[in-house]
Amino acid sequence: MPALVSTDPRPSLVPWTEHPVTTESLDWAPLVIIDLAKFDKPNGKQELANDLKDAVRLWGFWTVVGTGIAQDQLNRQLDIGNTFFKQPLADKKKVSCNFSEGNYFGYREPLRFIGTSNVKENMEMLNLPKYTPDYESLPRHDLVKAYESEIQPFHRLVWDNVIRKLFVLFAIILELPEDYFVERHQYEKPSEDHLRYMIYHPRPAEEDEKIGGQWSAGHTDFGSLTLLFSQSVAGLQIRTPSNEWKWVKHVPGGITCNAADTLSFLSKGYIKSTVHRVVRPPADQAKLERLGLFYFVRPGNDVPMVPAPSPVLLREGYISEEEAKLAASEEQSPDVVRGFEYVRARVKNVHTRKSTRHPQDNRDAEEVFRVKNLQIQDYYA
Ligand SMILES: O=C(O)CCC(=O)C(=O)O
Ligand SMILES: [Fe+2]
Repeated sequence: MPALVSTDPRPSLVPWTEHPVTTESLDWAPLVIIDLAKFDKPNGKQELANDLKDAVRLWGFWTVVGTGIAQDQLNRQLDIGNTFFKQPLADKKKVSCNFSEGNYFGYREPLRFIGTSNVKENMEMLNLPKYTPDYESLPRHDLVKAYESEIQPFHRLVWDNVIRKLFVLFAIILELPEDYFVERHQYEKPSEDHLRYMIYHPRPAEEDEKIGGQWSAGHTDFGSLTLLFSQSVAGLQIRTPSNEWKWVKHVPGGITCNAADTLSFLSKGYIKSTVHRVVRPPADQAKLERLGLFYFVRPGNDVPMVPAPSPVLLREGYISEEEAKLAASEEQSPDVVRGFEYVRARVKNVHTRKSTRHPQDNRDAEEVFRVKNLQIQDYYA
């Protein structure tokens, strides 16, 4: 007789159902599509590097397809994320981000108000560190432990199938040894990398009006690279090279990728850390929950934030011969800023603010964030 009751001892998952795409024609960003299925074909890497070159230098955003990550695997991750957020707050808070240390691992509760308004943040997230011996002793939620046999291989698969390949392409673009960036972002070595489940809860229109429809203020990401598994609810916008906001379009099965601050440091700004934000979705999607799955790639904890000795950077004037020599000597210096120091300082700076920025609050538009010699424009206005 077939069993009527599931014998799976794990808590059952609340399935996530993908919403239909918007029927509105929005001003979409023309993002290049990189088909990673070509990567291992003869001359494939070179062709892809060529296709990616302008995207990394000018746009900082692109989409990858052909990742070899099956839709079923992705759906399971979305189901796990959906189930996690539906748990009681007390359970979610059992492992929380410790922002006083710039530690982003764990659950982040939406607590802050937008500017001086009475409107609160509308997103929650859960960040899971890598499954390597360095993070074995960190606390994890019961649900995450229960589904570890699926989360762990997925975490690693994203790195192997997508991240490693993108780092090879960046090295080819910059005429560096192919493993230059891979070495600085290895899965096995300690870093602040995390897989993220994130959900935005829709706001009533009158609340959104008070805060200019902003769901996440304009910002650059803190690490090296961000992967966003493409989702059907529009909301993400990027600032184009001509400083216009354009929407990111859903590419089923694709991953929207963007370069972030530390990769920009390692390339002296050649690879662009692009400003982006999240806004209230178009009318036909504005009442939907928006669940996202991400992988945030951070530099290795010990990786010095110095420009790569790239012939392209020298030729195109991003670095001088002297700077290249200085960078080589700084690599070993105890004073040089390394991956962990930068990322922790940035997380702490952003997430210990009492409120998030209001879009009309231009007060701090020119503010910069600094760690020793490194600085980036803080675009939270
Ligand atoms: O939700 C999104 O589409 C983007 C979120 C984002 O930019 C971030 O979490 O850094
Ligand atoms: Fe972001």
